[in-house]
Amino acid sequence: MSELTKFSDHTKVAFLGSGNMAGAIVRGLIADGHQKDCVLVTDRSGKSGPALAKETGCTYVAETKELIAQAQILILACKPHQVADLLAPLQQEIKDSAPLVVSILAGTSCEKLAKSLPDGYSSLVRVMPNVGAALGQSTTAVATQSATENEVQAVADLFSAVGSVSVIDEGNFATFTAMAGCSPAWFAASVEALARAGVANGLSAATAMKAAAEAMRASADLLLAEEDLPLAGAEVIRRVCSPGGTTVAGLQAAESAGLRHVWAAAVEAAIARDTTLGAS
Ligand SMILES: NC(=O)C1=CN([C@@H]2O[C@H](COP(=O)(O)OP(=O)(O)OC[C@H]3O[C@@H](n4cnc5c(N)ncnc54)[C@H](OP(=O)(O)O)[C@@H]3O)[C@@H](O)[C@H]2O)C=CC1
Ligand SMILES: O=C(O)[C@@H]1CCC=N1
Repeated sequence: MSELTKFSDHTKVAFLGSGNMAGAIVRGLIADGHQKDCVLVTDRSGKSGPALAKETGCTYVAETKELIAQAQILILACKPHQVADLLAPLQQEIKDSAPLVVSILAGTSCEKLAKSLPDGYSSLVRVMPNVGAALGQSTTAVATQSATENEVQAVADLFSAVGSVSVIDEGNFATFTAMAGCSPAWFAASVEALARAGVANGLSAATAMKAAAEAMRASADLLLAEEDLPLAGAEVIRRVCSPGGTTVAGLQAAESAGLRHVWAAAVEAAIARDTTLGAS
């Protein structure tokens, strides 16, 4: 078991990986006031880690074994297919340092991750954050099979520094991944498509993108301001759709063109891919 009982802005958080998602969490943590010298990163190429350290003031540690020796929380932030090879030569260091291990890997269950850790290693928590972490706006899910309540609380506190946190059943991770981990890219694609339609109808590309992205942000804020969240969508739609007006005409056209089907298909494909990643 790790010796960490409480998360603070002095907790040594070490990232195995300095890519897109590690970078987003590092930026968010440091913006939230985490001590820069307590945020450690490593990489494979010797490029992304130093670049992240230069940008944020976190510490780059070239030697993975040295990184683990310093870690109180060790965040696995490589690609799912890389983790077994990455951890295989590090078993003794993990036993000696006994960090609280946190995985952000898609599709990779606690049961599977445990096979890449020393026998009986229980301090393991699985999370699914999103790139909003860079702005303190991640929506993060947390699950464990073996960690203590204090360990789960420490991980929840860490990710609360970069957004909101829900503790969920691990069985729901694939669906949560689609909803919050993948969806920033899907929303970006949707805004891009909306803006392109604006350009097709005469707006400049910059005006169209600004209008579409700002409208998306306002819509999200309005949805989240509703007390009854399950009915929030219907309420915002009601307020915008003037009877016989332009919005309802557009909405009906979008629904006839498969709006609901598009989102259902995206979620189902992401869940199917999550299952494949977990099996490989
Ligand atoms: N991108 C996202 O929005 C989200 C991603 N995730 C999960 O986060 C994880 C990382 O994704 P993402 O950040 O996009 O991927 P990236 O490819 O951007 O980052 C992967 C990082 O792992 C590093 N790495 C790979 N092998 C090693 C090694 N042997 N030793 C040290 N570092 C290594 C890479 O180093 P180098 O830079 O040198 O190549 C790179 O920095 C994935 O498992 C993904 O499922 C979860 C939620 C959202
Ligand atoms: O695309 C992926 O697999 C990762 C997980 C969620 C977002 N990016």
